[in-house]
Amino acid sequence: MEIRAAEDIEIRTDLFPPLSPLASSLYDSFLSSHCSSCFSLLPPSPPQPLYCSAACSLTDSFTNSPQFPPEITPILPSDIRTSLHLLNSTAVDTSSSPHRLNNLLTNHHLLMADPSISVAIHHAANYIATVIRSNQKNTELEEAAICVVLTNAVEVHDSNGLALGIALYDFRFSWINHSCSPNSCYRFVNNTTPYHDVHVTNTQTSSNLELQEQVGGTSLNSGNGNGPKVIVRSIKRIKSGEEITVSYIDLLQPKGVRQSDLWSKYRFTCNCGRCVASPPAYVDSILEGVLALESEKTTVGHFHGTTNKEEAVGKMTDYIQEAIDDFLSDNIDPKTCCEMIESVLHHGIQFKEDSQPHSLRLHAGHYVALNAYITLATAYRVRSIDSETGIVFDMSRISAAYSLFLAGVSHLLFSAEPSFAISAAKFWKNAGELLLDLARKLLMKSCGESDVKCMKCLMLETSNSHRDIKEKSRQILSCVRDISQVTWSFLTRGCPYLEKFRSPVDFSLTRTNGEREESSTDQTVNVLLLSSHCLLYADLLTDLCYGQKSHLVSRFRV
Ligand SMILES: C[S@@+](CC[C@H](N)C(=O)[O-])C[C@H]1O[C@@H](n2cnc3c(N)ncnc32)[C@H](O)[C@@H]1O
Repeated sequence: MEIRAAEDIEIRTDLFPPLSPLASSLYDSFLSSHCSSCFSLLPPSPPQPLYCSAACSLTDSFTNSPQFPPEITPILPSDIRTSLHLLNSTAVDTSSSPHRLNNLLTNHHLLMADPSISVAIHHAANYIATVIRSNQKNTELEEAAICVVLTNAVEVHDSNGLALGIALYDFRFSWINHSCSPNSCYRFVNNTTPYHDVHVTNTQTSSNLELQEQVGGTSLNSGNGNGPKVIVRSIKRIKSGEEITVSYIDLLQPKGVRQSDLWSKYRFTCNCGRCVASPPAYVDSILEGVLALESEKTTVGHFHGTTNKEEAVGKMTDYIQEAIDDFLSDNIDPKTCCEMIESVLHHGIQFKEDSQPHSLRLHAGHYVALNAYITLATAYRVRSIDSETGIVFDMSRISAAYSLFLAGVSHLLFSAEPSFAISAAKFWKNAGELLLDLARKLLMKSCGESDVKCMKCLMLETSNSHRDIKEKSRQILSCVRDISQVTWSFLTRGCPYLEKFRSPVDFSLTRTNGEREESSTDQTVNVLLLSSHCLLYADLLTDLCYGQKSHLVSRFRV
């Protein structure tokens, strides 16, 4: 099944009214901090049981369920709770097809053919049967419920991107297939806003979704009215008849990693335009890009001995990824993490081909380099908080520089693939906030106050909202490029890797290679201006994907 547009759909259009989930559950770690029904944050001393209101508490009848069996891994307790809610809250309908429950695909045959999960499904189904009824001989229905949750449930995030739990929606959302270059995205809301436009149709009928009888008679209002609602929004223009697609995974990954993610989570091989493109899509060539460094002749000692290019790239990415993982699991301190990652980003690796030594470095937009910038921005920020006063400022400065560089790379990718808007919005917001923090530190140094405005970009804020997003982003980027001409060398001083690049939005290498022109002027105003542009760009992208301005820009004046 799939969902197709019933009419031409403009960019930035919400396709459905907000949909309530059929069933949902928090992850275990949020059970005592968030309402188990609507996922809202509970007060510091939450009521018992853990619901924000009497209406929400009515939605759950399994508060005193027995302990979960230990053999359910990799199935999570939240998957089991969602399956229980599904079976409890809806009239079960298996009539449409043996592979469907309430019209939702089970993928039962595929999941049960995989020994790494079939045993867990079996145990989980037995558990559910003991909770909801006494007869445990035939657990087909319980298995189907678990499989429906594994195949269709989506992770629910709060407004800060924190993954709180999962929710399962009816076919209007669950029939939307995945694409690595999707034309839509989705978000979650708690409160209902009146929506009137319905632009989509399912492939079985030529009519719109009001014809609920034709899809198996399942009530469209059978969801848990209090749960997190989902809204689907177009991020590209969609033609009548075109399939609506969203992404099920992180799109900032090359084809091989996306394919293995999709296979392990959903058991299908994606054949979307981006996956089958030959030669590979431009963004994929960047996400896996490596550069030959014949002229620089710089190598890192511990990588000597690598004989072929693929092996060399594998070693380089493994080394960076291990440093990231070690930092995240507290095995290495932030300073060691920065040194390890930066030495590889900066120097690259040497390998031999036909007995000739060659040097390689990751492209600035390589997907492992992107993860490295996220980690470095965090690690330098942690160092700025933990450090003795003397280096607090420098650590903040380099943290902001990495964050701005990441935002710049995300712009390059977004320009070629509009569905990267979601990640780009996050990166530009982070960069704006870290630069704002840096500006505050600069102002404390000079004991001053500042209120800066960019007249060119202020016009963008007030101008006609239909103005082309590309045109607006071009304007903002042109300002960022101008300001960076005098600020980038200040931001990256003492960071040999970032110092190499001409600017955060121009990834060519500086000709001077280390000998840089330092501006002697006070950088406070420039850093504030950069921050405001980052937040303005984040607002533009947030509006595209989420239909709401975050009003970040109003916070930039110091
Ligand atoms: C949430 S459902 C989407 C709707 C589903 N096609 C249906 O018929 O109900 C997810 C499942 O749809 C299939 N699917 C989704 N996107 C796909 C894609 N791009 N290529 C192949 N199969 C896909 C996979 O079986 C996946 O596990």
